[in-house]
Amino acid sequence: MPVPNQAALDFLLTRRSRPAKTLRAPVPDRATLDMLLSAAARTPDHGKLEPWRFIVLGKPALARLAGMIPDRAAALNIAPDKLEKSISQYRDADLAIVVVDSPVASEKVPKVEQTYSAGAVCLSLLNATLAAGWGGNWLSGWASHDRVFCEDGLGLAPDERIAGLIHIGTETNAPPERPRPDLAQKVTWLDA
Ligand SMILES: Cc1cc2nc3c(=O)[nH]c(=O)nc-3n(C[C@H](O)[C@H](O)[C@H](O)COP(=O)(O)O)c2cc1C
Repeated sequence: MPVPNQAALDFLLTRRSRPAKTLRAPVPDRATLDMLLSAAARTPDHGKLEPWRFIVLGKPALARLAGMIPDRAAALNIAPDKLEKSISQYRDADLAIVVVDSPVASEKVPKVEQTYSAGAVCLSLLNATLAAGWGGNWLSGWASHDRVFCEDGLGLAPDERIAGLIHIGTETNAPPERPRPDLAQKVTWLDA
């Protein structure tokens, strides 16, 4: 019989993100971040292409990015009621890690599989963050899909995309449980 890792299972069965707007300083130190990033990089990746990379955003970088948002919102006709929320995602954050979907030329591994791997990295980083006792939240937002924001603000190459921003900090209050999927609606058991 297999020997369960009960602590790991308990974590996976109860894990819950902490909304970014409820996260505060202090944030993990560099050694802790190295550990969280090591856990995130230990992610399935067809062909060992490593088709992703990280950009760690500290407070000054977050402030600079927040400063780009009003002009980009005007250029993209973003509704005014969405503006403050998108600015505060950066302005009020103390730490966020960008997981970049960074495709590698391959005859064997389709780009979509590389993107799945980048998504898996996002969840691994989030889970490592939560398992280490920090609050974490996987966010996107319209700016994360804006090429100007990505390339001028973050230095992404034209073929790179943001898979996710993982906001990390100290949680101030645990959110209520979120309704979880009804497995009866999600699982097909094929016996033949
Ligand atoms: C790719 C991706 C982007 C997301 N972007 C946002 C976002 O911009 N704003 C938001 O409120 N939630 C966003 N979410 C949802 C939250 O990260 C998360 O799924 C939700 O808070 C529940 O998380 P939990 O299952 O860890 O508790 C996003 C999720 C994914 C997978």
